[in-house]
Formats: sequence, C-alpha cells, structure tokens
Amino acid sequence: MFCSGASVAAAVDGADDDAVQPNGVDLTLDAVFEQTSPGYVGRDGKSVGERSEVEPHGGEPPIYRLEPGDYVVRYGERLAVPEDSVGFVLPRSTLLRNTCSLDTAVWDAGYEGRGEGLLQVGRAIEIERGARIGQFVLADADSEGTYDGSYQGEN
Ligand SMILES: O=c1ccn([C@H]2C[C@H](O)[C@@H](COP(=O)(O)OP(=O)(O)OP(=O)(O)O)O2)c(=O)[nH]1
Repeated sequence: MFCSGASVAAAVDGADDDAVQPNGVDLTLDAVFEQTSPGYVGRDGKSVGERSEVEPHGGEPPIYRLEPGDYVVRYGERLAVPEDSVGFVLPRSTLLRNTCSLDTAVWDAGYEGRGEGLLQVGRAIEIERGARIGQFVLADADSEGTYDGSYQGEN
C-alpha cells in the first residue's frame, strides 16, 4: 500500500508544509548539471561522467532557462527511505504538459541523501530554483536488506 503524504513527509527533510500532498511530498529543483564526459556501466563497477553545473539565467529566486536536451538535476530535499518502504519519484504533470519530463529510478529501502534525476527538456522551458518538479511517494515493501551502495549519503 502507498503511504499518506503525512507519512512520506516524515521521510523528507527540508520540505515545506505546503509541499505535502495527499499521497506524497513535492520535491524541488536545487541544481542543474550537463554531463561532459562519458560514464561507465560495467558488470561489476560503474562511474558517473564529469559534469558542469548550469548557471541560472538570473532573477531572484534564480531562473534556469533550459534549451531542449537532457540534464541531471539535484533535488532540494534530503530523503531517508524507511527500511520497510520503497520510494518512487514521478514528474509534476506541468512538466509533461510543457513537453518536458523527469526520469527516475527506484529509491531503495535504507537510502539517505539528496538524490538526482534526469530532466528531459523537449521544448525550451524556464524553471525557478526551488520550484516543485516532482513528487516523492512511498509504498510499504518487504525489503531484502537495505541500500548500502555508493550513493548512500550523497549530496
Ligand atoms: O531517480 C532516482 C532513483 C534513485 N536514486 C537514489 C536512491 C537509490 O537508492 C540510489 C541508488 O539507485 P540505484 O540502486 O538504482 O542505483 P545503481 O546504479 O544500481 O547504484 P548502486 O550500484 O549503488 O545500487 O539512488 C536517485 O537519486 N534518483
């Protein structure tokens, strides 16, 4: 079963009260990166390529003016996935309605950190730093151990 927004909020550090939704908690955009060198995915190992941080166009709060392309984004909130849960992030529908999306993976039981996602920009868009871009939801789960990979405690 999926958890209530209030339960999800207990797993999210730094979320405003108005970020709490009926079934999850909104996550905000903190930083945007462009990958500049290849990554590596092997049978045993992996590495993330070099990246450069995209500077906001200006404004207060700062506004990112993003041309079509793929960007790595860091969320503004620190998450701690409970050991009896699994997490998912879904894009805010306004991104989809603007020909953009957020691509995300599984958030493992026991993971803690400020995670990252793939922002796909199909048509140019402006996004403020701190704007809501996705929603974090949690489902009850039987877990086979907890996450202890290299992204534990990131950011
Ligand atoms: O969209 C996502 C999905 C997950 N995570 C975090 C939480 C998750 O627990 C961790 C590792 O994700 P995953 O297990 O998919 O990564 P991996 O490439 O398999 O790395 P590892 O070998 O460390 O498991 O990254 C994100 O930051 N963004």
